[in-house]
Amino acid sequence: MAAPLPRTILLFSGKRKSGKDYICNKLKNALGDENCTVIRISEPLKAIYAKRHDLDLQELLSEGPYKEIYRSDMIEWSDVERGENPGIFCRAACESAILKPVWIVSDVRRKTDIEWFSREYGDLIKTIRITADVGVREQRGYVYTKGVDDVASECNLDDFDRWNLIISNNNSEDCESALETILKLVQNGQNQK
Ligand SMILES: Nc1ncnc2c1ncn2[C@@H]1O[C@H](COP(=O)(O)OP(=O)(O)OP(=O)(O)O)[C@@H](O)[C@H]1O
Repeated sequence: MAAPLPRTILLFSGKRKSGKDYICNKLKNALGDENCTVIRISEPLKAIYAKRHDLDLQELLSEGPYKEIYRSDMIEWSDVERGENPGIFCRAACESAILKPVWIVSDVRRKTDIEWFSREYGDLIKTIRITADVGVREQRGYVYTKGVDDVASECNLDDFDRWNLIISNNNSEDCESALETILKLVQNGQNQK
């Protein structure tokens, strides 16, 4: 028997420090714990990477400098893994996700990620691109880094043009209106079923 499915799957993408985590956390609070769960594709990716390289997974999952030391190598390694199996990390993330009406996937980075979700879940998925001005991202700690900001994991979705929503997150007013728009999208998605 097929596993039961969520009713809506929101796929979030955005450049570094555009505020993906910030918006996803706000959305989670707005929807309530009982209605949604946040999924990070990077979690199984980091878990497998840490195991293979004998590293501290908790440090790798945190926002500190440890993650930055390994970021570039982890990107290269994950590209090789994806080359062999494009859905490997998406599938692992979904397999360990708790079933709730809404899944919030906070870190979609590649067209192959969207293709995988689309193939598995069809029109349950809604794609959302978060944007913020470079100056604002810099104020939030973004520093252009070769090997991170000029490679596929950061740039592959720059020319994707089938977003359900493109949302600006430069300040708290933007964030408030973004949340309203996303909540409407969720509502509409659920009304259609
Ligand atoms: N609308 C906002 N108002 C105030 N602070 C914000 C807003 N959006 C994001 N921030 C802050 O900016 C910083 C970066 O946000 P966040 O970690 O969500 O970005 P990200 O896109 O997930 O980055 P990365 O890809 O590097 O993980 C955080 O400190 C967050 O609190």
